[in-house]
Amino acid sequence: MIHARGLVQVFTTGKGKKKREVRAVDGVDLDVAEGEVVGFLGPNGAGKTTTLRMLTTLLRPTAGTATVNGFDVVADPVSVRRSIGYVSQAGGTFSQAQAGDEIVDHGMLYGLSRAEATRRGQALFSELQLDGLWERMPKNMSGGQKRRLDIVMGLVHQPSLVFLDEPTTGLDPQARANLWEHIRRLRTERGATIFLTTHYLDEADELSDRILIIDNGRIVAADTPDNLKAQVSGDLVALEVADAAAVTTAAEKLASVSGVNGGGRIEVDGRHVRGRVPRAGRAVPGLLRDLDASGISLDSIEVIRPTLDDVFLTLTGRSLRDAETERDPGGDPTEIESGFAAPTSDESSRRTEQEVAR
Ligand SMILES: Nc1ncnc2c1ncn2[C@@H]1O[C@H](COP(=O)(O)OP(=O)(O)OP(=O)(O)O)[C@@H](O)[C@H]1O
Repeated sequence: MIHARGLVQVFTTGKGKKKREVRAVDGVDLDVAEGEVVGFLGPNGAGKTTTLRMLTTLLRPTAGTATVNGFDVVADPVSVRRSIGYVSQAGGTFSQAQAGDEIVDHGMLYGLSRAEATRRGQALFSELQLDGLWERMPKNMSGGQKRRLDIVMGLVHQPSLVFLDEPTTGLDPQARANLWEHIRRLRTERGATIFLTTHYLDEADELSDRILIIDNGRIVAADTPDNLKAQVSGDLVALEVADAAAVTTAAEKLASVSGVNGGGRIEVDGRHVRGRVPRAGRAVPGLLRDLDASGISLDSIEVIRPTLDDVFLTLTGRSLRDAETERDPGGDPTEIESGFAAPTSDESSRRTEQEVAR
């Protein structure tokens, strides 16, 4: 479905002496198989959107190659665009028409009959809880409603491959849960392939069969959420020791089960003792017996499974949340784009898409 090798995107920012290059994407290889839901995860500015824009042909790669649905993104961008659905991060700019008419027009541009476009559009309105808004002008919708309208637009022509750029940003928890459900059904009921970017760890974890983690323009990990989490050295065991005098002994006992991978690194803070244990389910019963035999009582014990943030931390030495603030987007960016489709706004992306479809 998607195959990319050595994708690079270099932007220049600033002018004159302040001119500098940003390697937004720095040699990305990726493969997405038919029917997979792949989550593309990374901090702000990591290169997610830029990669997506190259794969959806809105940005010509500075170097590297990619095929999407078997079509080359540089040699055959028209076929790529006709074969995919794309919901951009910023969302679309709509005309003065009613929302339903926009959707029907969009479906017809992709070859649906008016009746079919209307039927599919109305079904999506209902699934994404836009009931009653078919005749409303998009400019009179709330931010969350507009976001969901963008998603209807990206899905109405039932593409077998859908690119979603941060689809749930700006949605309330209920709308987010509905969209997750919808994405799951796209895969299970229609066999659609979904490539979605997100910086929500729970979203990537919940939805994805496989996760690609990008940092500073490079893929630093690609695996199932479970395999990624298994790379983190163990579950976190947090003890609250009843008697402060027993903390040192409790820390030694936890260190003894934390194994080589855990490195025996135990943190002590007051009566709290924390350390990683390769398999808490196996280690904790023995640890509890040992503590009990030594007369050490606990006020509480907690076992915390690794999260994708721990994975990111293990791979890069930084927390995903800390990394969010690190990359300076740079002022007044100038795109270097050669040749084709160089939209600067999502209005022009949509226009380009529609022009192509015509
Ligand atoms: N048109 C542009 N001109 C110059 N620099 C750009 C341009 N677009 C993106 N960049 C820079 O490229 C890097 C990657 O940006 P990109 O938007 O791909 O990141 P992202 O992972 O999608 O981030 P976010 O989660 O914030 O959307 C950033 O440093 C960004 O400032």
